[in-house]
Amino acid sequence: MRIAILTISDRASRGEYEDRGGPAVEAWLMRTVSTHMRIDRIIIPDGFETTRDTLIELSDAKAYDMILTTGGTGPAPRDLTPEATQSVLTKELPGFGELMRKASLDYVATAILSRQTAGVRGKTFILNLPGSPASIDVCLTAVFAAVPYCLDLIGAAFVDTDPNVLKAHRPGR
Ligand SMILES: Nc1ncnc2c1ncn2[C@@H]1O[C@H](COP(=O)(O)OP(=O)(O)OP(=O)(O)O)[C@@H](O)[C@H]1O
Ligand SMILES: Nc1nc2c(c(=O)[nH]1)N[C@H]1C(S)=C(S)[C@@H](COP(=O)(O)O)O[C@H]1N2
Repeated sequence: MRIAILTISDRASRGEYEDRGGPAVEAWLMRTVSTHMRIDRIIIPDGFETTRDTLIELSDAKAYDMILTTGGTGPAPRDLTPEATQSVLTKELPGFGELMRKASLDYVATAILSRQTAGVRGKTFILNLPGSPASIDVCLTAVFAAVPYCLDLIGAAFVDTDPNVLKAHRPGR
């Protein structure tokens, strides 16, 4: 199971602040996923073309099973992660964004400002998370039970979770 964590942030990429989103995603996965993972973390600035080209390279050339992005999902002019993600998806899975926003609304009214989405490009599953490091646990915990079965369906690597932390749902099992 190869996972790319892609931080999309002008300021983190310039070193104006230390990236806390990428490490938060990695820590969540380490706590939750019970099967072997190889995780790589990458930081890029905001921007449609950079994000699109990076997502295509990570999916097609590098064949990651899953890409988790953080940042660039809001309404500011440079927030273009959802557009770039949609432009590379072969299938969008809008339920992921809907459920992450719903779960986040229990914590912050501004959750509706995130346009985060998810979907599939070939055998790669791509999921957007907001930039706020505090959003990572909330969003991943809300949707991750459906991710292992989604990876089964698209022919990506097998992944399972520690049921004491979060039980993956595979229909019929
Ligand atoms: N990768 C990150 N690491 C640490 N803090 C972050 C990160 N991304 C966002 N934040 C925090 O969340 C706040 C809101 O994020 P904002 O929407 O302004 O950032 P962004 O558009 O994702 O990233 P940037 O503005 O750096 O391009 C930021 O002010 C910052 O405190
Ligand atoms: N769970 C959760 N979701 C959240 C937030 C948060 O703090 N927690 N921040 C919101 C805010 S303030 C914004 S602007 C949007 C988009 O953030 P991004 O542009 O950094 O991706 O995510 C929203 N979703």
